[in-house]
Amino acid sequence: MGIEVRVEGLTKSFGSQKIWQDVSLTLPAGEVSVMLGPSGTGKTVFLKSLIGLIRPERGRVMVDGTDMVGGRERDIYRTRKLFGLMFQDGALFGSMSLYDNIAFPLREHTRKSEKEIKKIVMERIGMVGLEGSERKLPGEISGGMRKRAGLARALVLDPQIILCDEPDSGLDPVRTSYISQLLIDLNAQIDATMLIVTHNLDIASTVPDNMGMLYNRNLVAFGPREVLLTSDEPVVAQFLCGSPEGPIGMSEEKDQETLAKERERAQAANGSGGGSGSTQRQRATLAPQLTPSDGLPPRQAVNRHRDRVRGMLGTLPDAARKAVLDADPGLAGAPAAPGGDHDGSTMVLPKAVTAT
Ligand SMILES: Nc1ncnc2c1ncn2[C@@H]1O[C@H](COP(=O)(O)OP(=O)(O)OP(=O)(O)O)[C@@H](O)[C@H]1O
Repeated sequence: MGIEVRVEGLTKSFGSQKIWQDVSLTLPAGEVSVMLGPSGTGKTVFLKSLIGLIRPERGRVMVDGTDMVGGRERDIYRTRKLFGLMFQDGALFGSMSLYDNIAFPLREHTRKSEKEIKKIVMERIGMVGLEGSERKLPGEISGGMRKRAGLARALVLDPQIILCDEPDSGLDPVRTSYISQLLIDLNAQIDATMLIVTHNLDIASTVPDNMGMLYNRNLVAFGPREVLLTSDEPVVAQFLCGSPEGPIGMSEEKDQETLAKERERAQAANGSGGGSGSTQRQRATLAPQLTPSDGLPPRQAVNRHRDRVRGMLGTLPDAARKAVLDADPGLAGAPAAPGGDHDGSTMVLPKAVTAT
């Protein structure tokens, strides 16, 4: 089973630029979580901080007893091997075949024979559906195939935590759906803890057990998917609509005057029978979560997630609780499972953030 990642009070700046502050959340073991957020809000910096590639100035990231921020170098190096990291562009070596790219971590970090390496590499190539392409160079295949090769490489050291940075970037909607299914299938096969950073609303509404959002230097929410997907908090609602109307501006938060004008326009449009941009746009909704492809085992995380959510039902906002119970009426009145309760670290309720 995957390992829990516990983030406590994390703050990161580059010089005078604060990226985010006081971020606390727990990625539950073996569950799939998504981190949303407008461009430039520090999602990639967050991923890199979890694995110790970037050092925040305050806070802790606890993984398997090691603090990836302030721990000893050798402990961080050892713990980093529990992670598989899939970069936005696949980050493949252009002069190496896909096979050699995927074998690279095994040759670097283990003493396995070439025969053992071949077995693992071919297995992972099969998992991501790249059979027959192993001798090709990264420049000879499509962007989607490069992403899948990057994912295969992230998997060869049997990671217990998988971090995916924008697995959909540059992909068409069909390929994005394949990647979504692949991520769920992987979770069913290896039960790893997964965090996916994305802007893609389709992935956000169909893949994760949990969702969070970074905005304006803060974690504005983190919790079971229903919490964000039903939230009326303006920042969350705007992002999930993909609407230009709301607090999120092109490069920064909009000022109060602009927001007031938008509200007036929306009210006028509603009064004349029209709708505001936000209401006209399709919001990412509570679509059913993807299930593993035929022939694969069920996701073990589903029951653990269900137990956790049961333990926190009483603390969920009404709309989220209703959505949970509509999808799983069996949870109503069920006693909290032993160990299924939580100490609050797995949920940050949607909140407004003001400029800091
Ligand atoms: N090594 C670095 N040194 C200085 N600034 C950095 C460094 N890495 C990232 N930044 C800055 O941190 C901010 C957040 O960047 P990051 O790439 O994490 O955003 P993001 O949310 O992943 O954006 P996108 O969705 O567009 O990929 C940006 O302003 C970026 O310029």
